[in-house]
Amino acid sequence: MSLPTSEPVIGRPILTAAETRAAEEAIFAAGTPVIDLMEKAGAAVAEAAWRFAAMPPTLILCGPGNNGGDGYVVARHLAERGVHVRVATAGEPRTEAAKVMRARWDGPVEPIAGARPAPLLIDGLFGTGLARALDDELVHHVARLAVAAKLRIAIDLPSGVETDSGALLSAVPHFDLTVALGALKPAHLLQPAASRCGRVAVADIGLAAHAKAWEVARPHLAAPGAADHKYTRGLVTVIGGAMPGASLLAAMAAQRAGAGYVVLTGEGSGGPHALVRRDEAEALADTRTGAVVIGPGLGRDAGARRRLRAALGAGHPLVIDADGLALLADGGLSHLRRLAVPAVLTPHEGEFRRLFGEPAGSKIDRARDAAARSGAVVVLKGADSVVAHPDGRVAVAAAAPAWLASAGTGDVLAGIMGAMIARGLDPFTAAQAALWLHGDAAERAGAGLIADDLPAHLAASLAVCA
Ligand SMILES: NC(=O)C1=CN([C@@H]2O[C@H](COP(=O)(O)OP(=O)(O)OC[C@H]3O[C@@H](n4cnc5c(N)ncnc54)[C@H](O)[C@@H]3O)[C@@H](O)[C@H]2O)[C@@H](O)CC1
Ligand SMILES: Nc1ncnc2c1ncn2[C@@H]1O[C@H](COP(=O)(O)OP(=O)(O)O)[C@@H](O)[C@H]1O
Ligand SMILES: [K+]
Repeated sequence: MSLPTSEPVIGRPILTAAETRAAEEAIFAAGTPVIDLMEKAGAAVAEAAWRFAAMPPTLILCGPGNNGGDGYVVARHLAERGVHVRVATAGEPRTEAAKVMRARWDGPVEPIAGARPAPLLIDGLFGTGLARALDDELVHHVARLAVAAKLRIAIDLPSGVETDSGALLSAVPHFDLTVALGALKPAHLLQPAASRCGRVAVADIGLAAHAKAWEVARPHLAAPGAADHKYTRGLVTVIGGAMPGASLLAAMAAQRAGAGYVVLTGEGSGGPHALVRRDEAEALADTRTGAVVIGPGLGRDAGARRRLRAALGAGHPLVIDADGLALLADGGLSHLRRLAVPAVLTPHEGEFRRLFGEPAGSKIDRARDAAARSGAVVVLKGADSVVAHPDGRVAVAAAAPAWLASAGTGDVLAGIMGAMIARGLDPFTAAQAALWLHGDAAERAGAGLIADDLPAHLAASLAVCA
């Protein structure tokens, strides 16, 4: 029993540096010369800059590789449109394509050390080829020119960010716009790099993306129809425990996220009259249950352990959060692998480390590794949230408002996720839909939000998904 749902919405693809290179190589192998692709990239960046800024006098920083090559193309296109453009370099071009583009630029070129700032700064120093931190002197000049500019635009990536991890290899200023070439890269979504990118526009340069990661997109969630009744909309059971407020938050979020019937177990009281209070054993035995949410406010005592065991054995899809994760960390992972029903784990960084240690690699790599090891969908939360499926697929949510860094917002997320599973979405899609709704509700709740505010905003968030 579930709501009719359309196909999952797939967001924009995310390519690593190596995957981007492979996609470019495929274009070259099909007969397109490197300089043609670079012309396309530079033209796309110039167009994006033109639309974004009123095109005041512009300084373009050009590095030694193809990112710098793009910079020379942008310079030529903007100058042709009448913009006052100067180019400042950190070294002569080293790639063949960049040399060609340097030769095609007949405007002024100066060393970055002596360059005067301009109202618009365009960064074409390094992109996906960045191999190490920028030299201190270069960092100093980039910062000096960025501070003095009114607007800052990065070509492909802000120079200094590591493409695949989103780490800052050296200090990176805050940009207003980043024009991603061909596809998003992990650094456009992963922190701290994402916070340096500003708005991110993807320029289509004809790359065929064979992605294994995508951006979380607005889900399609059909509104209930005449044939629906409360159980087709989904029955969610939230298991209560030591801190009834947390499980109540999760339950109210599940209600407001569209579940037709929400059951809350445990000792607490209060909450909407529409919330059904039930004995735990009776609730877990209900075959109409579409999802069980366990962990928010569960506690970690013997009673909590017993409840987790009961939930794991009940045969319903699970969302395991908070204390539920803490209890799983004590040897529970192997049990999880034997489950016949799907499970979603929603750890923040601390809970993740207790469960999975510190796998190597980016946040995407770590979430992917954890999903493969646990056999569960893993939602590694934070200012950037990554959803990983055991089969290797990954989705990354665009930054949500940092006001979400507040107690109880994770409980709300778990409740929304329960509602998405109960309405019939597969857990990987459900987790993405929940992240999107949570972030959107937070946008609507605005500054100073508390977790209790979020459920009320879900109505408006759901309305734009119908
Ligand atoms: N490959 C292609 O055909 C295309 C590439 N494009 C652009 O090319 C970029 C990638 O180009 P590249 O692979 O040439 O790499 P980059 O231009 O990002 O930089 C690589 C160059 O900088 C050097 N380098 C790396 N880190 C450094 C550091 N910290 N300090 C000093 N030097 C450093 C490297 O040795 C190399 O010479 C993309 O981000 C994109 O902007 C676009 O033009 C589209 C076409
Ligand atoms: N700086 C931030 N920016 C955006 N979202 C954040 C930030 N910090 C935390 N969040 C989000 O807020 C929620 C916090 O969940 P969690 O850490 O489990 O808190 P709690 O257990 O108190 O509910 C998660 O969805 C997380 O992704
Ligand atoms: K750049």
